[in-house]
Amino acid sequence: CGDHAHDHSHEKRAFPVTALTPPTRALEWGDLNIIHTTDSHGWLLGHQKTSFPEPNYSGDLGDFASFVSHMKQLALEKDVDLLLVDSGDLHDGTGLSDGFPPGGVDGHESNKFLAKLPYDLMSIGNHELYIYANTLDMFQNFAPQLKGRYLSSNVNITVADKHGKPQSVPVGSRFAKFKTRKGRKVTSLGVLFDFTDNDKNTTVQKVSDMVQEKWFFDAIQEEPDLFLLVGHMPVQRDDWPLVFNAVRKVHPTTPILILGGHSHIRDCVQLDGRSMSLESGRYMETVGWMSANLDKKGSKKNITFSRRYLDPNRVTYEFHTRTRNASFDTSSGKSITQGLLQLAEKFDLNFKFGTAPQDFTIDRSPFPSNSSLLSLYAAEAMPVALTINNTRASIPNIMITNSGSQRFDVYAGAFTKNDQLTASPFADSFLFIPNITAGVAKQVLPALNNAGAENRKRALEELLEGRERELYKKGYVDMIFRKWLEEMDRRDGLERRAGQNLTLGYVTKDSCPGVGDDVVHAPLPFFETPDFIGSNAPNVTDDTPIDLVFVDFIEDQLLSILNSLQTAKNFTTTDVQSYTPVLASAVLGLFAQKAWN
Ligand SMILES: O=c1ccn([C@@H]2O[C@H](COP(=O)(O)O)[C@@H](O)[C@H]2O)c(=O)[nH]1
Repeated sequence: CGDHAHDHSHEKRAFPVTALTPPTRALEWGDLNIIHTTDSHGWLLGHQKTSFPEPNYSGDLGDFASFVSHMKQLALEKDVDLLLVDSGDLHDGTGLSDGFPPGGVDGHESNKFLAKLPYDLMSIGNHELYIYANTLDMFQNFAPQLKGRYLSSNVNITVADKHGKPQSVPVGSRFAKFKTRKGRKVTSLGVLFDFTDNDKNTTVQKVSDMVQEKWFFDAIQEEPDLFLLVGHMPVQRDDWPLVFNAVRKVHPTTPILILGGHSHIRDCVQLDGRSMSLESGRYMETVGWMSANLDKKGSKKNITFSRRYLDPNRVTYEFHTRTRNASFDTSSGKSITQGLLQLAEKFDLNFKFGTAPQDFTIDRSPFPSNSSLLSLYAAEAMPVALTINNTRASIPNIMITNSGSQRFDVYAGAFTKNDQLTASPFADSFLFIPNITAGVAKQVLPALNNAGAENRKRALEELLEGRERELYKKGYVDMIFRKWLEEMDRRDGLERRAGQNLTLGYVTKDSCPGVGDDVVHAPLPFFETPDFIGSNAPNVTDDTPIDLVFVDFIEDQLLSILNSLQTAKNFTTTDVQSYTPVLASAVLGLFAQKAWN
């Protein structure tokens, strides 16, 4: 690496001293440019572990703010437009969003830092809707700070009106119309995919119904210079074409720029020659770049677009802003980093539960295996953590959860409150049904997985079919992310890892012309994992009554599988009881305290 790559330590916080590969190509600027984030899930202090690929993503939100500010200055010098856009899912993912003390609200504190950035548009994600209190916080406290630019075209919240009567209103704005610094007229929407697992008193309208609404029709009538469609919806194999076609019907040639999210991948597609759709990964592991050279109104020629997936770290940021370590930080950037570090301290995120003896990974280890986080969680951590101070501890059991409940790898070394919440952010409860005979209970996990596997075989082209379609609507996109990782490994993972002296990272092949990744990497090894994981079955006879324990997130599926496996009783939610007050997000910490000290 060049000199630049080594010049990235900063006194603001312990920073990985690993040498990072710098980009080699300048960004292609157009007359309209966009910096895009999505699915940040609370990763505002960046990725702090030293094993690759983590250092690629070590820039924190303060660094990002400095980057944006320098890029705005470059845009002024070039006399072009630069917009900052986010596609949602600000909650659930790290201690900064989820490590709040009792009585707090998820994301309330961390979102204050996002609001300090000059976002031109943000749209709502499904993780803003699992818990009503979070949606209410977005409605009351976050959206107003965006001054009409927090978009929720098809998402409402029910709140009391001034007479105390319930009324359903958009969480943010249905659409936004504004002019850029260069005077370009923009019409924007903020669309959420057809999500169905939202909490009571929040509403998600189907995209197909939204495009029939009068407000939608009215909003798109006037021709702007461009449509900027933001939304928490993957850019391929979802409903963007419904929105795109509805706009195209009225405006056959107006540029349409789409910024999507949700499936956590880097992706790009062009629905026609005057449009580009970009999706920019997850967890602040990617900052997306899109540029367009917009021509005259009425032109039918293809527009020249570019797109790039940046690794968010100071080496990348300094390369593209032509700054050095000494000139990079802005005062606002530094104060954002300081504020986040103070929040981490306030939430006690460095509290150490124990020392992880090795790395435990989700997709990089075979399942089951000693280095699989899924094996660790299901076979070791749940049985320990869920039976602490539990009167049912002596009754044999099988414990089941969804593998998607584990969201991030655990690395060797100190295992802190923040590590616990990054690995397992969901505050889901554990339920149980007593007196299920062991012979039946043992069949539940394989049956759940077979159902998943059968559908997986039908492949992604048929993703929106049948049972998989139902799961997708509840927010399950793990299979798309895993398929993406699998493909990059299968393509040339072995060769790239063996030969070319490349650091590990994402290797993207999308449907847009040219190379998208800003830095060339070797992909991570990938192993298949099941959709559902469970503890080892107890060593009892098949007629022994045992406790069937499961996480509440999978209750519907578990009940329907259980009812398909036996005919003695039709189990419903009334047969289900609370197993323990221990939440899914606390399991690894409790286990670490016992096993890793
Ligand atoms: O309570 C919950 C909520 C979600 N999950 C998992 O999250 C994904 C959906 O999250 P995206 O970030 O939108 O992909 C879903 O597939 C579940 O795996 C959960 O386990 N518990």
